[in-house]
Amino acid sequence: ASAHRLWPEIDRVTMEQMHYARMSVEDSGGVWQLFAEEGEMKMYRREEEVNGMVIDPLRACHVVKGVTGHEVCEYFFNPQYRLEWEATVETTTVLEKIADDTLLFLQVHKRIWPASQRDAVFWSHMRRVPDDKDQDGPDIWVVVNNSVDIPDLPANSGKCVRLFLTVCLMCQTFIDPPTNGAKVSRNDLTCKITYCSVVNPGGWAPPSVLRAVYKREYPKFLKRFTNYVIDQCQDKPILF
Ligand SMILES: CCCc1ccc(-c2ccc(S(=O)(=O)CCO)cc2)cc1[C@H]1C[C@H]1c1ccccn1
Repeated sequence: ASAHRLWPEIDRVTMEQMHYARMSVEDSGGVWQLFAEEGEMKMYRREEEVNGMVIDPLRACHVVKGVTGHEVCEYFFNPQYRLEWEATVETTTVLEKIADDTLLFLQVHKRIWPASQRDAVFWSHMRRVPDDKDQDGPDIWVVVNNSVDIPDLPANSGKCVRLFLTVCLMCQTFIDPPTNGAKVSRNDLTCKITYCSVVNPGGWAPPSVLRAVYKREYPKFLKRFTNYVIDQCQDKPILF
């Protein structure tokens, strides 16, 4: 993979996004506006527009019992599960396998009225990162999705408006070992998830419309995804 033309960008953006996700976990104060809260899931956004287009950075923090960060990232990254948890995706295609842990996707989203239909072309990279702050602490798993321009698939050439996204799913696993020396079971696992996204919708849409779509869709999306992972993992051996 390291020989691939995109590798320098993939490596740089992945590390940048990981630090951004970790930093945003710490700055609980500041400019983030809590816009959705359901149980352990808290969703924040910053209202930002570029040329009148909404590109509100989003950050979600969630705590999920019974799964590891490796499992959460695997179900998020692996295309074979995508359509089972992504309710707003019409088709997802792997355009290129850059490496075992790095794929290039074309994704067509369902039209969300009244916005026009969108598609996205992005690389997706999954990586285990040792927690440099706490050597013997739990590992961190990340998946980063980042849009790329590819000449073969020019933006806005077909029916869809091309959206541009940078997404980071960062997971930290905490294991509470049973005191009686029994082996670790799923209820000893806690996974702390930080999901960050910045999406440029590509074509103009009324800010109020986009913000309403995000407000409705993002909480649904993260809840549906995490419930799917819990459901898929519960009777399977733990993937640490
Ligand atoms: C007008 C365009 C709005 C819009 C922008 C962005 C996205 C979107 C794309 C990718 C990812 S992901 O995390 O990389 C998972 C891989 O699929 C999440 C969100 C979806 C919509 C549309 C479909 C709506 C939506 C918004 C938020 C969450 C889920 N779906």
